[in-house]
Amino acid sequence: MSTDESGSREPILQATGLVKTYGRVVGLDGVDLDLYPGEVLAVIGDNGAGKSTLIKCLTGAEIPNEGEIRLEGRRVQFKRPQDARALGIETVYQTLAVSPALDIAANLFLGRELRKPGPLGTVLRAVDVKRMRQRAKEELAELGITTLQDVTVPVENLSGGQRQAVAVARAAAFGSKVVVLDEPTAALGVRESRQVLELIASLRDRGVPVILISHNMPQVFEVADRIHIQRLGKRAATITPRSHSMTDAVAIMTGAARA
Ligand SMILES: Nc1ncnc2c1ncn2[C@@H]1O[C@H](COP(=O)(O)OP(=O)(O)OP(=O)(O)O)[C@@H](O)[C@H]1O
Repeated sequence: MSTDESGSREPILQATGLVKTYGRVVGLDGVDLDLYPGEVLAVIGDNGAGKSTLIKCLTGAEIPNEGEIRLEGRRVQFKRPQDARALGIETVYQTLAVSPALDIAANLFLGRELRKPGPLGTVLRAVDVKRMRQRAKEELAELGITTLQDVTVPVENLSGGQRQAVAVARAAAFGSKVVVLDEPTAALGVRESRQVLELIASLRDRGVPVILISHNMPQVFEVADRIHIQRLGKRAATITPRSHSMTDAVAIMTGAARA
């Protein structure tokens, strides 16, 4: 892999020798991955190369049979997605996890609602809608998201791109350390895809490292700082849009060339 781009910095997230098998099928065959602070790392590869399995292992949705994962240098072992989320690894899956009937603010706080201070000893406290809306506005401004002005709008009234922005904002807000995006533009049109790409760049500029799984080569080459190429359950290479062309990337993906 190219270490020149990242200098001597430590990876924020590092996987070494991950193996994941499903019965006799080998999903991951000893894969390594490094994500450095402040970068967009794209993960590309042919169908069945192990992209989803790799992401699932990094985000607690699958448990690898072998290998180790380090977050900020410390070894972590995720048994479920909540474990990864608790440590600041947030994932936006292809199937959008937004609640259409709820407004933008409620979606941003889904599962971590702010509550009003109740009387002493009270367990069930009312959701603090006002404070959540205020915080939601602040978080969106912090993330540079200008397309979601009114946080009281139900998500079902938004365009596909805006919905994706809500899902990405939810993952990126509240101090998350790593954001993982699985094909975030797959269901979007050209203009909406552009908004999401700008949002990814804006996350990076605000210091949130992003792992982007995508089949869309032009988008990958536009937004990624480095590109992890997955092939047959392993990392075939890590390249950059400056060091390699899209044709080179496809050749490495298919095994026609080496990095
Ligand atoms: N739950 C599962 N049960 C059995 N085999 C699986 C399972 N999940 C993945 N695999 C196998 O593991 C390998 C890697 O699959 P994976 O979905 O990670 O690839 P991918 O690169 O994400 O592919 P795609 O681009 O098609 O989504 C494939 O051979 C796949 O059939």
